[in-house]
Amino acid sequence: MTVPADESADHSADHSAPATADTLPSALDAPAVARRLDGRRPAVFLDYDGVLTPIVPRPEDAVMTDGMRAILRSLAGRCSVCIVSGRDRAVVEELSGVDDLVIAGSHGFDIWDPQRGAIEHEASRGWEDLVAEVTQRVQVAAADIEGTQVEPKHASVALHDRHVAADERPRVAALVDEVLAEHPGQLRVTPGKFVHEIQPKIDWNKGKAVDHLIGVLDLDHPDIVPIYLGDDITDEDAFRALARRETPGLGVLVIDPADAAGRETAATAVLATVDEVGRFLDGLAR
Ligand SMILES: O=P(O)(O)OC[C@H]1O[C@H](O[C@H]2O[C@H](CO)[C@@H](O)[C@H](O)[C@H]2O)[C@H](O)[C@@H](O)[C@@H]1O
Repeated sequence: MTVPADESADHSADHSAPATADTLPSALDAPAVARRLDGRRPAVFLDYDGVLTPIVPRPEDAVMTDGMRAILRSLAGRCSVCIVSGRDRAVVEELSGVDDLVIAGSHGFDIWDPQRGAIEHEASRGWEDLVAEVTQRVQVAAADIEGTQVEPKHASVALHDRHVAADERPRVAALVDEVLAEHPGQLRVTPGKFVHEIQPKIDWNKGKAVDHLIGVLDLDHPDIVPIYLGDDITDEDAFRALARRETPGLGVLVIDPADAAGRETAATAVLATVDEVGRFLDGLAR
């Protein structure tokens, strides 16, 4: 979709000021999106869980629908489309059934372009032994806490506690604290939805990955607007990265309206559901 320029666009707004999600327009509101696109082409960056698929009880069941896949294919025929996920890249490929898009997996640590191959960056390596050691440690210790699920990943280990009894969850948090204390200054925990993501403490995140991709994929042009859709706290790095750009991009937070009032975000618009994501992307593809 190339949206015509809107004369009334307010380009002077401070896009870095935190807002709560309930104050933001829906990205399905054409004038709001038109103002941001201002006649330029989009380049679309998409989180996976909670955006391309609904959040489901078990990570392995988050399979993308044929309908969403068709929308992505059609959108990719019109503009650049990249998936930026906390998941491992290979898992995103498997669950989405998509292997011809750029995917930044493992929170942007592991980036692959089907055309160019691996896209290297400043945090591409150096943490492998640490992640392997911590993964093993977490796997052994979590076996004692009923309901935990350990997801080993390329550059992190995810410790899920969605199915742990509420009164046992403090044990999971204590285990994470212990593991961090065993590696002073080397690890950090990234919060998620019923998951503790233990990662190397390296200054790299989805926002840095998106900025890097904009450079490598030659998308840093005045006639291209980067758009990022995400639902989680880790996606805020990407929203901030887009808001900081000389010509700010469009950050779209996918959030249940019931949770929107309490959620500060650097996004500039919202969508309520994965179905709305499909409608928004379908609109961009036309
Ligand atoms: O960056 P994302 O693509 O959004 O990935 C974030 C995490 O998503 C997955 O966990 C979450 O989704 C699961 C499936 O809906 C859900 O069962 C789980 O409770 C959520 O935390 C994934 O398993 C993680 O590795 C990703 O980091």
